[in-house]
Amino acid sequence: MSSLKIKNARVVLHDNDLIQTDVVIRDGKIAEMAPTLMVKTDRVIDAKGQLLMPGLVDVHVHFREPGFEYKETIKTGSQASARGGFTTVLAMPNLNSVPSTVETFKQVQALNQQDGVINIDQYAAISAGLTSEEVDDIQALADAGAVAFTNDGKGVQNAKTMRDAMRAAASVDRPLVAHVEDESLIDGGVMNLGQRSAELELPGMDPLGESSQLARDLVIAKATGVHYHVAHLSTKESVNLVRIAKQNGVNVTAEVSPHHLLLDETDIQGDNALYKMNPPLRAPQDRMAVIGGLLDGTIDMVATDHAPHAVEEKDRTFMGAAFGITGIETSFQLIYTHLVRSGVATLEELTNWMVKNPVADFNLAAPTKVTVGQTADLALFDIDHAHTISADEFLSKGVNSPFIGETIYGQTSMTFLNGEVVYDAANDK
Ligand SMILES: NC(=O)N[C@@H](CC(=O)O)C(=O)O
Ligand SMILES: [Zn+2]
Ligand SMILES: [Zn+2]
Repeated sequence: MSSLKIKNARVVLHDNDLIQTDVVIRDGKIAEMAPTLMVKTDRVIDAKGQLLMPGLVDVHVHFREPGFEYKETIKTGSQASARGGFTTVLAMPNLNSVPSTVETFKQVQALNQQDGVINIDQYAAISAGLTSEEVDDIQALADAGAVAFTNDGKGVQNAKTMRDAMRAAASVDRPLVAHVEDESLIDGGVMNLGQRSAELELPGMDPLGESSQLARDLVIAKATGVHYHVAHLSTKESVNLVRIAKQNGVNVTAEVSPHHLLLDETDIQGDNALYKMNPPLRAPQDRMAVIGGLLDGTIDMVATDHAPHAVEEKDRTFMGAAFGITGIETSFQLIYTHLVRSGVATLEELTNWMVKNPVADFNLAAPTKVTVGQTADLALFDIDHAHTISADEFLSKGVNSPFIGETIYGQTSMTFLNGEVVYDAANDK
């Protein structure tokens, strides 16, 4: 295997303290680190003081294959992830076919292996079609390699189904991930129910749809002992519930998306479906609560919920458009710019939210530090230069982002998987 030297990189020591270092990679692992390494390698990259991080980890992406290749493929989704600085992602099962059986699970797993330019771990569904009340063969799916179980895209409407799924997930020691949404409270809503939906005269989704089902799940999670993980948590009440549950010893973790941290319903200027996603952008007090929850550890990680759709599915009014926004190519940059550069949080905290906690909570093999001996899954970020996000720069097929036109810092310049370059901005012009 080849050797590589990354010169003049800066790595996070703690808080926002950085040290400058050279890094030598051999056989896919970090072999040496020191301020100046004179050793000869096959290739030398001058990082010019850019930030070198462990490759980012996202536990919530939609790659759409098999079934919806016109929205995204495993190839384009994983290339987009590499461009975002991600080297490990967990792919959602709202596919066609839904991976609910060992056979359908192994099909998508094989595609991930074959076409992914980064590590892709696959979720299996909780139940057939994401809607059946009958729980899948969780043991067999875990044996086949399912990292965790979820019906993301749909809430589990039936408490018995959730209880049985939690028992089964607990018995195989895998997380049960919940898209919490009580459909009886959604009422055809296309955005958050509140002042803005009234102003825009659009049907609203009651935020109680999220928190009430979450409250149910937390009670069942405690009884079953499962590791219960809340997907895209978005309301103030949900943050309060998770905070209390943690205090009460429930084995719960939670994620929040960049868009729920950085946008709220008042950002929806008009009937523009680039702001349409599920859960919807909530009220300003909800946004403040998820930021507070992330900072105090109630929320464990940032996950994009990268949900690409075709242009014709988003270039519509709220009523007719698909739910979901593309996110994997802007996640680090938005969090870095708005939470770290602005002084709200540190690079160490960002690393916890985007690498360390997802790896620990989902028991993943990915490296969490830039240190000797670790697998060289790495990303190099240009944190000193501003960049304006444009629709034509995405490697994802999904260009449906409300952040287009925003100026951010921290563009990825290179991403490495096992020491091999999987993204290079210099080739991406
Ligand atoms: N978040 C979304 O708005 N959409 C997701 C589904 C989901 O994450 O629930 C999708 O698959 O498009
Ligand atoms: Zn969801
Ligand atoms: Zn999702």
